[in-house]
Amino acid sequence: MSEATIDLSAVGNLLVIAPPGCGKTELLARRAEAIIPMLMPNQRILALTFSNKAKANLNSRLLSVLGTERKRRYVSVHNFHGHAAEIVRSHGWTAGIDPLGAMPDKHTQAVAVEPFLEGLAGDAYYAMKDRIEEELREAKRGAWNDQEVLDRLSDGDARSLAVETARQANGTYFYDDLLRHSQRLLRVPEIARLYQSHYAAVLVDEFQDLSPQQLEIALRSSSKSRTFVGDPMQGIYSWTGAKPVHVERVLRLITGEAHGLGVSYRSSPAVLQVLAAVARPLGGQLLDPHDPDGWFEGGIAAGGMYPTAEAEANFVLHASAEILARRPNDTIGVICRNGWRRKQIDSAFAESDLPCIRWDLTVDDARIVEMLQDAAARLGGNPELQALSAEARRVLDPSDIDTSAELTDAVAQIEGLVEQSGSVGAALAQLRVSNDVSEVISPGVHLLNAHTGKGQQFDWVFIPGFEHGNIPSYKAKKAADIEEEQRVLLVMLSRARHGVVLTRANKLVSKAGNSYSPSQSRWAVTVRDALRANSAEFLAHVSRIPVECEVAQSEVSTHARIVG
Ligand SMILES: Nc1ncnc2c1ncn2[C@@H]1O[C@H](COP(=O)(O)OP(=O)(O)OP(=O)(O)O)[C@@H](O)[C@H]1O
Repeated sequence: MSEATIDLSAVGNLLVIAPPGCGKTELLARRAEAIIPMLMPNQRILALTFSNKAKANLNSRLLSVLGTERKRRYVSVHNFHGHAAEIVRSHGWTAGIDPLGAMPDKHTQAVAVEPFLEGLAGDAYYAMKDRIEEELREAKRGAWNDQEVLDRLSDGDARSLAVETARQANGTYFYDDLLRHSQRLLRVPEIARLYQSHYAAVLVDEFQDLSPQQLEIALRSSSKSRTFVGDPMQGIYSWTGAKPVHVERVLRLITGEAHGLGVSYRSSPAVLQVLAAVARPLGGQLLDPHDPDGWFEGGIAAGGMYPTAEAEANFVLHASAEILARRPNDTIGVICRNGWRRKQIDSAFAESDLPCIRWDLTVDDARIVEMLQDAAARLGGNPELQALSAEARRVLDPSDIDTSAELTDAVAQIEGLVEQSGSVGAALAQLRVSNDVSEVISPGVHLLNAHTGKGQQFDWVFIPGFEHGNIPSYKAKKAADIEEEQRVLLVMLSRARHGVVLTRANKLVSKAGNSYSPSQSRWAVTVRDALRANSAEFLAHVSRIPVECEVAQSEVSTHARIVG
């Protein structure tokens, strides 16, 4: 089915379930366009996302469909944390919640737990840390007040209860507190009515990542028109409380029927063959490419094996350089399942002069760097770090707690750079970022981990470390965890447009410094037939790509792609 067969202007609820690259995010932008003429004066559309990267992705689709003015006037895009923070800040007193309590960042809970792990080391330390985090999450996954949270924790480990008791005494919030408090507040009919009359519609991408609590927050924030799109086969957030089966069941009850989309607008035939091999055992099937003849040699899917992780990293670096030499505007994602398996890749790219962005370094984020550079300029160019941080936050929406957390991270990273460069001004000047902050993914190489790549796309994708222990992660023990790892692999592969390369190393060195030989990933056999090329054939394919080639821009696509 294509988007054209779905009536986007129909009043009411809409559920769309479709595989990667079929245009679900794009459909949300078109749904917004169809709803705007039905808005009453002062009404807006609320779009909810899970991270700043996803927010930037949806924002750019909305901008390309609606244009700047209609987007600004009619659509608010918030992350769940930001939406929850806004509800707590605006209405907290109604339920005895301090709206001025300290808002969390991604380190707040970990820092609060740390003192309670004293005396533990090695595996015992990590096991207890995981247990406390899990017990806190469980105790807060409903609309419970502070006393009820303490009661729920009283059956668990004494350390979990102690962490929560200290948090309540200090008046700080963790992310999960914002969610449960906003859930509680939205259960107050008068508060829910305020949001429902302001937001005539709600749009949610990646519904499979919702916890029941987030689902309730989305449903209570807007009552007349709710649009949810997603793909249960890309559900990779069960460890944060996502419940795709439950959420889909509730959504089907609300929406009546689910629509599907069955054509890939993203990936080449070669990439789609690999996706089909991984998706089939999960219940998926081969997707047709929208324009099968529009890809140079049909795209490419390759596999390679290297003696060491260093040799593997050198191949990825060399291949990226070859691609960018011919196609400087292409985007390349090097996606690792786990951060630890990216070490050699990071070092290889750090020493090269290829344009390269590390997604876990906030000082590589053009938007954050621009905010800091603007703040520095307002303060005369070379401020103290604390003043810089305060000035950047001064112009930030106080509910945008994810950006606030990114600013905290960036300032900490700049502190390290100041030691080398001598001053804050000099450190800011040396930051390498793309020229265009509106680009969600700038040309060049992007180094990232599997979960952060959700919903994004690159012309080329490299997946290093296709070994047991990494893919699947050594932490996955139960059958359900292994199945989730298979979905993680599907998510990584499906970020690719033209080409995808899976590589592995024969020898790795453990944290303790011992050399070992990892076995291949359990899915190496699954994809073997679909990976038609080896590394040499991959490089030969790249070398045949015409340097001066026509660039086709599909009507709605913002990315150029290679045409034959
Ligand atoms: N109807 C369409 N015509 C042409 N191109 C489209 C259409 N719909 C989507 N695209 C393009 O296809 C690509 C993938 O679309 P999109 O990201 O919306 O897919 P998705 O289903 O949300 O993928 P994922 O599940 O991975 O998040 C984008 O480049 C988008 O611009």
